Amino acid sequence: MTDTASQAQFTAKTLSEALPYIQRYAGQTIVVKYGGHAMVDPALSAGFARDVVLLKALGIHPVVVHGGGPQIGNLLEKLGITSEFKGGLRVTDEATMEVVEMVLSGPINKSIVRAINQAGGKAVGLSGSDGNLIRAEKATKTSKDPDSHIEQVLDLGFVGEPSAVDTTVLLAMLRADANLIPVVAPVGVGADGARYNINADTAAGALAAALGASRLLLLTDVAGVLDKDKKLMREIPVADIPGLIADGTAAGGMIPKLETAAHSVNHGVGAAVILDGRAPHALLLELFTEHGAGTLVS
Ligand SMILES: Nc1ncnc2c1ncn2[C@@H]1O[C@H](COP(=O)(O)OP(=O)(O)O)[C@@H](O)[C@H]1O
Ligand SMILES: CC(=O)N[C@@H](CCC(=O)OP(=O)(O)O)C(=O)O
Repeated sequence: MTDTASQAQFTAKTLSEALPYIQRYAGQTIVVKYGGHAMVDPALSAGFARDVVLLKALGIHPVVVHGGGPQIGNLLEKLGITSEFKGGLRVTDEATMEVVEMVLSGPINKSIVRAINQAGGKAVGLSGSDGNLIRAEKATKTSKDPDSHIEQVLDLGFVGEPSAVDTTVLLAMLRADANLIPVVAPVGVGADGARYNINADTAAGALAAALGASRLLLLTDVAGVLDKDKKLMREIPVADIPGLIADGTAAGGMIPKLETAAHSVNHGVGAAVILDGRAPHALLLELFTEHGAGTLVS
């Protein structure tokens, strides 16, 4: 066989092997969180957009929720606004909130929408404020003082936690006759109309639970959750998550990922996976092959 013929044979075999997975997910909703770190390489971003369009073409309903933490950080720095994180969440005052909404609902959201449309899909960008998609309330987080071990309440400003999700707008977009791909920026709206900065993983988990998604895929810039010896943890039972956070195995940005994975699985999502968005076609590998990459939370 020539190289070309064997390559074609391999492609056909791969497609054929994907059939049971395609059948399993057809008609299901998959929420994909696209992290700010995972979107820095233009070739990877184009590949991601193509993969999302492929899912849609196979009769699966992808809903993209994006982050943009590094991009928000860059603009804040240019503007001379200092920013700090507590427990993986950005402390958000009014000036920071202005930049967060500008970056997330502006260039980031639109560049993902354009990339998906460029790949032949029909993406529509919206934020958690549109159609009251994500109602939020001020986040109430606590942390333990490392010296005194006393639990302290953190004031994170306009950081929000989802309090209710109204899926009307998403369900309208996912109807077969609309065939749209929603791309959601994680800015929620409070009961008083105030806007809230929601961690994108948390927003994705809330949408996955409200939509009864079969998978929540969190694409990030590490292979998955690493243990104390920096080895990839292939599977984590939900019950182990509080311990991993408490003993410091999971820190920073990994905390909201694991918390949202636990929340979504406890609220009916089939499984959550934290996986490496830097790997080409991470989505396809996870969904359509036996060798799911990353860390499975179930
Ligand atoms: N146990 C862990 N395993 C893997 N990454 C971890 C762990 N604990 C903390 N992290 C950090 O979490 C980061 C991923 O979160 P984050 O920076 O918020 O990514 P994203 O922008 O994709 O949401 C990793 O790059 C790593 O620095
Ligand atoms: C409250 C909070 O921390 N909000 C995040 C929202 C963006 C985000 O989550 O982006 P990544 O997924 O790329 O980290 C922030 O301000 O950075």
